[in-house]
Amino acid sequence: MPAPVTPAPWTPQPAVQLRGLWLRLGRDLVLRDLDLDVGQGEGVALLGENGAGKTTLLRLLASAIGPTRGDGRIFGYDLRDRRAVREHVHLLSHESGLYPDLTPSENLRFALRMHRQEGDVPGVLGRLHLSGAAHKRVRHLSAGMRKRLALARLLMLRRPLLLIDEPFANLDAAGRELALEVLGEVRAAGSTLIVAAHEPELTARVTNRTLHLAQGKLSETQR
Ligand SMILES: Nc1ncnc2c1ncn2[C@@H]1O[C@H](COP(=O)(O)OP(=O)(O)OP(=O)(O)O)[C@@H](O)[C@H]1O
Repeated sequence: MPAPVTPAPWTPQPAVQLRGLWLRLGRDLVLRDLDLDVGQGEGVALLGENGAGKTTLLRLLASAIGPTRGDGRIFGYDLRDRRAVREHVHLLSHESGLYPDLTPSENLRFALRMHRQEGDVPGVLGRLHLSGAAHKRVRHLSAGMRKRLALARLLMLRRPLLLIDEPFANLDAAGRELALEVLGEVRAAGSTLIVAAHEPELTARVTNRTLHLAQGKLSETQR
């Protein structure tokens, strides 16, 4: 049985609720009047061309940037309440957020300490086929190995809302299968997933809804 999601804010609140949300970056209106409801435990594929605003929307849901106008809630917490939002959300981004001078083991142990959690670091590194690289500095890992380490951290921390930017980029065929396994497992354990990617056929395997972002507007394709 997969371990339960921690912490467990199992309230009736939706995981994500956006109402009339706008975001301006510089001169660009990147997100325009978005309304969105994502229920707890859902899996959402977020598709769109390069520059459509997928990464920006994920960063906004992680409270890394604030909306220009409108209302956004994560498990009922206002997006502007960064501390509360960050307790519930994990963002797997292009930048990965890993410490390049630490080893994979040190990165994972540090993440556990930051979240006041315990976890099986050698076990999760083994799952992601990183045992042989556990003592190298992250800066000396390949891009695909860094992506697998970011997935190991996501698997270990098990936040209730996972915002995942291009999980399949830089991964070989076996790595993609491993990423699908990790995403399927965290979703089965109760996490809500929003996955931005350019591989609709892969994201469909771990999600139940498809959203498209174009010209700053969201639309949903029925499956
Ligand atoms: N800090 C910023 N300041 C100004 N404009 C920005 C900033 N960050 C992103 N943008 C702009 O916002 C738009 C959306 O970018 P974003 O990275 O969210 O797209 P994306 O859908 O994730 O693209 P990709 O598929 O290429 O990763 C782009 O026009 C980009 O130039």
